[in-house]
Amino acid sequence: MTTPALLLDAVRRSFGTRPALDGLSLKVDPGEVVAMIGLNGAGKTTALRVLTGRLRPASGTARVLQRDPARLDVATARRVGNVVGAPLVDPALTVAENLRAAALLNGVPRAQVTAAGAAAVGRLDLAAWAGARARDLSAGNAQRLGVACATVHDPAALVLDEPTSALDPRGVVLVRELVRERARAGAAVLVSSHHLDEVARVADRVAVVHAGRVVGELDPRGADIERRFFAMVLAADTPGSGPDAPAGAGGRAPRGRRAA
Ligand SMILES: Nc1ncnc2c1ncn2[C@@H]1O[C@H](COP(=O)(O)OP(=O)(O)OP(=O)(O)O)[C@@H](O)[C@H]1O
Repeated sequence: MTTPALLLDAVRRSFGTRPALDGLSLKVDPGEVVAMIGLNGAGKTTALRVLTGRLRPASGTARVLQRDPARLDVATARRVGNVVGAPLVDPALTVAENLRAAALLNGVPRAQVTAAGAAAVGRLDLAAWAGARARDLSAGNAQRLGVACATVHDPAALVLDEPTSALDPRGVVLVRELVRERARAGAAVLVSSHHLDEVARVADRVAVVHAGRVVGELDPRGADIERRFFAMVLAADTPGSGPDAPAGAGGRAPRGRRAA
């Protein structure tokens, strides 16, 4: 059995009395792209914050490359990339300088830093902006730079929160190709998105998050993912229905442990 590279198991976390994560369970194997979709406030970003060590769960388990994400050793941290919240970019540095800094911070050998930066610029089509300061970039190019910095070191685990929200159609395609390329190289990728058509193109599995839990999975290859998504959310809100109930609506229950 494959050991998951990214794991959330029965994770609970509240803000005040309001539960944001209510027993959320999810896993991503090496070489796999899993997308999280859900309504506003469903818990996607909170789950990704737990997975990247920004937030401690009240209970349950989070693992990144088999380690506690809140206590990652440097060697493991350098095998992970993420854009969750504000990207790790210095607004006063240029695009090329930011990529160089990200490569060095993430342990890319000095002799390979220039090539890694150039490859990242190429992947995100940022050549025209390589000498521009990050603070002067448009929203879409700033988002491209954030993704470029998070992937310049070819991470084995990649976590992206709505990485295409500000992108033009070309940028969306570039991020999709980057994500698929990372997965082909064996990386585990977890991405949240509101763009259901895009999710259907990029993901191997689609986890539907609702009220702080994964309430089921959708097959990204099936037709009309939007209709199946709403059917699954509605079923989760209907008393007496559980994670298995939406199967007739084109979904399937999540693999592994059932959300509590
Ligand atoms: N720092 C915080 N303080 C208080 N409540 C929070 C905080 N962060 C998140 N929440 C609450 O937790 C719940 C889940 O929020 P979260 O941001 O994870 O949802 P989401 O699925 O990412 O939503 P969206 O699609 O709108 O980005 C919401 O009810 C939100 O208001």
